[in-house]
Amino acid sequence: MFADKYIERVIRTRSHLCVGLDLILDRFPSVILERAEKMYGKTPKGAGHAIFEFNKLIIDTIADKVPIVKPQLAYYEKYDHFGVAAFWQTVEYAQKRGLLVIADAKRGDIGTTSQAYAEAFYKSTEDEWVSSIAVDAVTVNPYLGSDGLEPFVNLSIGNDKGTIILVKTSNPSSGEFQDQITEASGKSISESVCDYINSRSNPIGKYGFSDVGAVIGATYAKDLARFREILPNSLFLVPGIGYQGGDVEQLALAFNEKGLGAIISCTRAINYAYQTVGVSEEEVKASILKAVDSFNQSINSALIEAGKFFSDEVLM
Ligand SMILES: O=c1ccn([C@@H]2O[C@H](COP(=O)(O)O)[C@@H](O)[C@H]2O)c(=O)[nH]1
Repeated sequence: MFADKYIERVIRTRSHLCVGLDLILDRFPSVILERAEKMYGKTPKGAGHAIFEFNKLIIDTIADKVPIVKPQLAYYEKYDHFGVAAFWQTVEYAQKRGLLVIADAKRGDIGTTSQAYAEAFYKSTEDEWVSSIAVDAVTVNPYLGSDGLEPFVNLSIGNDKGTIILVKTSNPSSGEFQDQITEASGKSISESVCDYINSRSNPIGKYGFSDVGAVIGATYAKDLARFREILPNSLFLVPGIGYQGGDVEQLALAFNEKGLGAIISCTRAINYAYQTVGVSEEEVKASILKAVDSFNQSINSALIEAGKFFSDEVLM
């Protein structure tokens, strides 16, 4: 199961941190950009090359320090097929280095199209024309309802894949729709999505989590606690620390009593933890490593403070 594989890597690395891979070329180390420009000019092909080079540098730096990475598709799709190729090269490279990969794609459509999306990411398909490179989990938008979600959930369950559904996102206006209470159910839209997640949270793995997870933003600390109660068997993907200002000290609320169950995502504060111009690749690596060590330490301290740091008993 995806959930078990994730927790096993958490136990091995002593880390709950997910490093996002959002590629903003303007903020790349100049040394990487200059090399790509020399080879291909300022073209989408050059961008694709620079993206994969930078991702390799990040992945090599953090591979033993965190369980999982999360490339966000938009930053790759921006550079045509060169960017998409860089995305899949990154997936393969990260997995070779022992990391799990979440595609932050926020997909979701009518059933037939969702089926194609799910096959594109999980590759669990009869179609002989597709490659075998697959991600470990995908983020999915529930706005179209259960027939848009089912293809993902059906293909993930039993295939070691995770489907991570948007419940309460980290952005400032997330409440405009997600917090609306509907008269028919007396529940918020987010809570209705939770009902769906609970209805599909089977089987449950050896650490108590299913392969259907939820996105809950770190910027809404009270909601972390509330949704942890509503969704006891779901892994939470928790974005919003770092640049979005989510409070690291409150993160323990996203975990269960054993100190497990949350994938704490941080992107720009790690990807761009250095001066862009005039630094060597070694200096870039050192800054990224320092940021990762610091986030790992503060997340673990928050868990220890809350009496939730997992003990080796969870291995049994
Ligand atoms: O609720 C959500 C869902 C997804 N995201 C994505 O996570 C990263 C956040 O980047 P930071 O630099 O750590 O702020 C980005 O890819 C978002 O698209 C989110 O922020 N909130």
